[in-house]
Amino acid sequence: MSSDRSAQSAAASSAPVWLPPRVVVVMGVSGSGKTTVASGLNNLLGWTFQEGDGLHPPANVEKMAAGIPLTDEDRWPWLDKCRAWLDECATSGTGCVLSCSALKRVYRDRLRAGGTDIVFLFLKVPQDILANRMMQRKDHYMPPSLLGSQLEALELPGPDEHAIELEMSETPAGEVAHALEALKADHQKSIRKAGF
Ligand SMILES: Nc1ncnc2c1ncn2[C@@H]1O[C@H](COP(=O)(O)OP(=O)(O)O)[C@@H](O)[C@H]1O
Ligand SMILES: O=C(O)[C@H](O)[C@@H](O)[C@H](O)[C@H](O)COP(=O)(O)O
Repeated sequence: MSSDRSAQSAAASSAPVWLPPRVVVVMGVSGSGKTTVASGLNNLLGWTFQEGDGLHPPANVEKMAAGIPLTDEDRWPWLDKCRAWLDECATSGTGCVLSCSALKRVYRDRLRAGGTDIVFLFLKVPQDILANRMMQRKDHYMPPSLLGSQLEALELPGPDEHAIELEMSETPAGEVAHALEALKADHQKSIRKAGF
């Protein structure tokens, strides 16, 4: 069985899973599958889920809906809200997962500014697939015309960031299973690093 197939059947079982609580951000451009993966992890792990889009001020949503890319200035207040949510989860010890584009390094630094150890799950998807997904998605304010600016803004996470690039799957369930496997592997790595 391919790793993708076995991952899919793992997710298909949808049995609740236990992992030590972590603060997770699912990142990537529009259409990369952030909401799919973050809500899927929420279903499997029971961790608190926040849709990053839900924290955008209405003016940002109106701008994107009008086909105008956001600027850094537009994004700072939104990122601060995201950070406050992440820090609150870290303080309460709740496992949590936020879907948030976090396109640039400075944006991720802003999310980390409160000192919370955030695991970023990065969804890297080829442009043609992204364009197709955005065109198929009818009930969303984000127009496919903004894909180019999203990809231009994207800065790949560096090796010094706590970021994991997920293996792409052809199905949403497969993608969620890859995310779960990545978090499990990250946990094992942290145990080894701590010398246990
Ligand atoms: N691995 C996948 N395979 C096929 N379709 C997917 C996959 N992940 C997400 N999708 C679909 O692509 C679209 C965009 O996904 P979504 O989770 O809304 O992305 P984002 O939150 O990053 O904009 C949705 O219609 C979703 O069902
Ligand atoms: O930083 C940004 O420009 C936005 O956060 C953007 O990346 C995000 O993708 C939109 O809010 C659309 O929402 P979806 O990501 O759900 O398509």
